[in-house]
Amino acid sequence: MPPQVLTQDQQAARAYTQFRSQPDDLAKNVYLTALRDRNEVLFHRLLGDHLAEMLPIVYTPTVGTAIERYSYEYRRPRGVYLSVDDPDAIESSLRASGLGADDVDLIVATDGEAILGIGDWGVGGIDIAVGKLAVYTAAAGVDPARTLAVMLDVGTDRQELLDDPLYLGNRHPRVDRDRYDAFIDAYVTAATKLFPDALLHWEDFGSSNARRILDRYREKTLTFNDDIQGTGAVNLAAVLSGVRAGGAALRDHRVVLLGAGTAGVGIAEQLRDAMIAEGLTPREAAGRIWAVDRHGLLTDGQQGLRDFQLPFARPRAEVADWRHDENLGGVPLAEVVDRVRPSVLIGASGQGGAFTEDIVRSMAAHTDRPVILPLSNPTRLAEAVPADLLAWTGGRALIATGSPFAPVETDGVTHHIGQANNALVFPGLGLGTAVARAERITDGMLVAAARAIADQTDATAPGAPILPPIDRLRDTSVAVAVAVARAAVADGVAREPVDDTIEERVLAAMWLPEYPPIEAV
Ligand SMILES: NC(=O)c1ccc[n+]([C@@H]2O[C@H](COP(=O)([O-])OP(=O)(O)OC[C@H]3O[C@@H](n4cnc5c(N)ncnc54)[C@H](O)[C@@H]3O)[C@@H](O)[C@H]2O)c1
Ligand SMILES: O=C(O)C[C@H](O)C(=O)O
Ligand SMILES: [Mg+2]
Repeated sequence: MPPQVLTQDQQAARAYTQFRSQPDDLAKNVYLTALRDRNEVLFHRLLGDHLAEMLPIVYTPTVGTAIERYSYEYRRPRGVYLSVDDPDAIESSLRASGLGADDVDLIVATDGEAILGIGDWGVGGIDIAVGKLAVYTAAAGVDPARTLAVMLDVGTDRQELLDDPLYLGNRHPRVDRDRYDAFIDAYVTAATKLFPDALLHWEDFGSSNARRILDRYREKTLTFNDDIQGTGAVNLAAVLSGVRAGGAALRDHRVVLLGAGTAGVGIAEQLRDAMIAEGLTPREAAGRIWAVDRHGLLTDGQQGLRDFQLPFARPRAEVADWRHDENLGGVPLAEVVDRVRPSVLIGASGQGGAFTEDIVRSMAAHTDRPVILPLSNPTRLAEAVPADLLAWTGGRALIATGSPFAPVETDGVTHHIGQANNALVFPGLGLGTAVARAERITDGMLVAAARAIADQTDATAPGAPILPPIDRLRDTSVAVAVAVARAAVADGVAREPVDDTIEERVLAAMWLPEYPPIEAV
């Protein structure tokens, strides 16, 4: 070893310079990954100090590129790789982490089928689990030593990966449903047996699997689907904050949603439930939401509707004289917007540019402060970019996006763009759940998270974002954790009492990136 010992401050300054000297975002991601492998404390110190700059590197959008390049940029594994071809090894692989029953608070698992909006990337999907864990720690101080990333490798349907000699995952197509379900069940059984207090977080599963898994386990285990529930909650927060700035109650809004998949229907459900809480009947509340998918507006009797979409299918009679597009097989988004005159427009379709100028201008002609949320990730898949939305609406749009966007200047006002990313939800949700030792994640906990986030902003000032900024992510996560812990008690799922000291307890539970004292022996 060289003789000088530097302080953590000095090490962080050096690492930051090295980070800045990397030629592009992927190289920065590779640099930070290597730093994390070498010195996890320093990695988190750096990430915490430069959150707004580095989150887009370790997380969305660059994590998408890292996943696509996984088998090329691979240096060493991180996480636990479970194979559908070797289910007997599930338990021993989880045990190989060296962690005992009381040592794990959180496991983030993916099967890599629906990564962000970029689809099936097989084993490379592990990087989204690893990225989410970085956010849990950076945002909410979840102790990284008490977490696991898990890759559930069930094969891939991406031929390019199957043909690639460097591909590191199972080299066969995704397995059929029976084998898949048995494998998932074996994972849940082993994980809950070995780590009974861990929250099982599911990330980026294909839409039908995401739903089935959540429905199967949510009443039995401590479990959470980020794309359905986390996304639903952050969008509820964005809509609550946006409609508050616009002045009308949520129940009086009309919502059009493009992309009725995992995220889209998760959002629709939470908006519907929030409208019910404001006094609408379930039917009235669902009646305020128009969901458009790849074959146009969801309508009764449409071919190929998926179970979870059914509650949002519109009556056929309503659209009898609306323009149908034969090629599409239904009523297109533009027609829906013209007819419905929505005040809220949400995109979770993975279709970059789908909110065209005509569509946005049509919406903006009928509403004072249109709330527009192009949520799709990564950046190139956003349904519209903030600069265009502000130009097309004369600066009136209240916007939040899934990927980060720089502020936009229009007519002398600087518009800060909130990031409607579930990163505002899951870290605080995980922390609050651990502090309250909640046995389940309830709908009440998700609504509490959404309200806590909405309360962190005041979007009435010109140019103010409708969601709290990323550089305040830690404060936001504390507020979410406190609200979630209280809701866990209210819903009867907390095993720890929660009283006035809850905020102190949440703060005290947060891990900090400090070197432990080392004594010579
Ligand atoms: N901001 C966030 O926090 C957040 C969270 C989750 C997902 N997302 C993003 O949302 C997008 C969708 O993710 P998902 O997990 O719901 O995927 P998904 O595959 O479950 O859903 C996408 C849906 O869009 C539909 N679709 C495809 N082409 C379409 C078209 N041309 N017009 C209308 N609908 C179309 C599909 O049929 C599907 O139902 C992704 O880009 C993802 O990154 C963002
Ligand atoms: O990962 C993200 O950035 C958000 C979300 O979970 C997604 O799948 O896009
Ligand atoms: Mg996701």
